Amino acid sequence: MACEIPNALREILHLHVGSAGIEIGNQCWELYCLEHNLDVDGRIAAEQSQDVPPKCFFLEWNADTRKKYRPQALFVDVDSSAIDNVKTSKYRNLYTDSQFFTSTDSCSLILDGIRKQVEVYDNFQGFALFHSTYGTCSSFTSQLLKNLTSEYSKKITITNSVFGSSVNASSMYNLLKYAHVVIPMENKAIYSLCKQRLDIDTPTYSNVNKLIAMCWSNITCSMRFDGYILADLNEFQTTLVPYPAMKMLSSYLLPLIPFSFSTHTNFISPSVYDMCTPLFSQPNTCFIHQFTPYKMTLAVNLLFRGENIVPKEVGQKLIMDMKKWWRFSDGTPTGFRCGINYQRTYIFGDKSDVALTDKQVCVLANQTATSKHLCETSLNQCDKFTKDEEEQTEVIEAHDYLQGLRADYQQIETEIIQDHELDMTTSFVSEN
Ligand SMILES: Nc1nc2c(ncn2[C@@H]2O[C@H](COP(=O)(O)OP(=O)(O)OP(=O)(O)O)[C@@H](O)[C@H]2O)c(=O)[nH]1
Repeated sequence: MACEIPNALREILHLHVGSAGIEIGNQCWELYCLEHNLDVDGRIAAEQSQDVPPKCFFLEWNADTRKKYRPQALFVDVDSSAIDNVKTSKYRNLYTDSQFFTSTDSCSLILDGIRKQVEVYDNFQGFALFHSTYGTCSSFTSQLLKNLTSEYSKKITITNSVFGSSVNASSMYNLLKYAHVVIPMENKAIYSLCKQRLDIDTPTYSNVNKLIAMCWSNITCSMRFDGYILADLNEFQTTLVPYPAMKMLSSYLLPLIPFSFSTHTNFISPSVYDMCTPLFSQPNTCFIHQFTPYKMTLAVNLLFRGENIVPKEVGQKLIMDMKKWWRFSDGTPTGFRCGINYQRTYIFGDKSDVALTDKQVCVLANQTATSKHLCETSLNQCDKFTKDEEEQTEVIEAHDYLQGLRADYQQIETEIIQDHELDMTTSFVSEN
């Protein structure tokens, strides 16, 4: 059933913190502008009627005689280099100066900025926080999350959390404590995906950030355009997070066809089944490292997008084959959902690493193995021997929490393996 709140009224404030959060944010807004037919300065690019005015992520305002749309976003960093990149980018006129903050000394300045944004909203749903789990801004991000939870206790916070070479265990702990839904993006896994699927020998942050933006564009597609599943921020929590502590969602995006395969006259049109096959038969489809062919799962949403998707193609055979590899815990009520959004797909024009296809599938899955892996990565970096007593107490708390969470995931995983009598030594195989 379609969401009852009109698309135009669902406001979500994006907070882009630290270099990773800002650079990824800049890519996301560029893609959103392309998708909503907006020019680099936020004006409607061509005079054509739009089915859905870009209001849910953009704020409408009048400049001269033509309407302009401004991203509902704030950018925060300790230094100005990433912010300067946005301010000198092609899309610099999309924003105003009041959207940028170059100090993280105190949260009060940014909280004031947030209040000013939120007070004009009609149906404010919550926050999308883009950040990294490491770096100078990570303790500021923890503070910010804590403040958002106390001041906006009824609103949802969903995060796009970059896992780079290191993880700060305390910031991971605070992230899991205060955010409602966490979508981790692991740089190492996305590098493999770039190398193995897109023929990029030495991927850079730019390649990674564009892929994350494409994934996020699919995740938010039904919020921005009329869609049937995940059209509302609350739905992420109600359908994908069966237990409040188990809030990490792995993301997948397909098809990933190198840009060099593009045809100049048309888009590539794989069948729905061919597009989805790598999800269950091949590695390097996920934005987090995958270690097992079987995916022990608490909940999955398959988000199909594109103009040429025939519902019956998303049918019995595909679902049956997927369910051989995606195994569910008997105790979770949410399970498996599919939705089609008929909004066309977009790429970053000539600078895209990915060829244009007429359809895409993005998967959000609450999986035990990947969440356990992230707990372990953070636990490995728990340094309990800091001198500062307050810091030490928090690290010990973080350590205990992450250890408990890892054990909970392990227990669910063991139950699924036993209930389904799975042979975990099986390698990836294509099923006919
Ligand atoms: N995907 C991605 N990761 C990034 C990017 N920039 C930095 N990172 C990763 O993010 C982590 C550091 O976080 P940043 O967001 O740079 O942190 P910061 O608070 O701005 O502070 P610095 O420590 O000064 O960089 C490192 O693990 C990097 O690998 C980026 O543009 N894209």
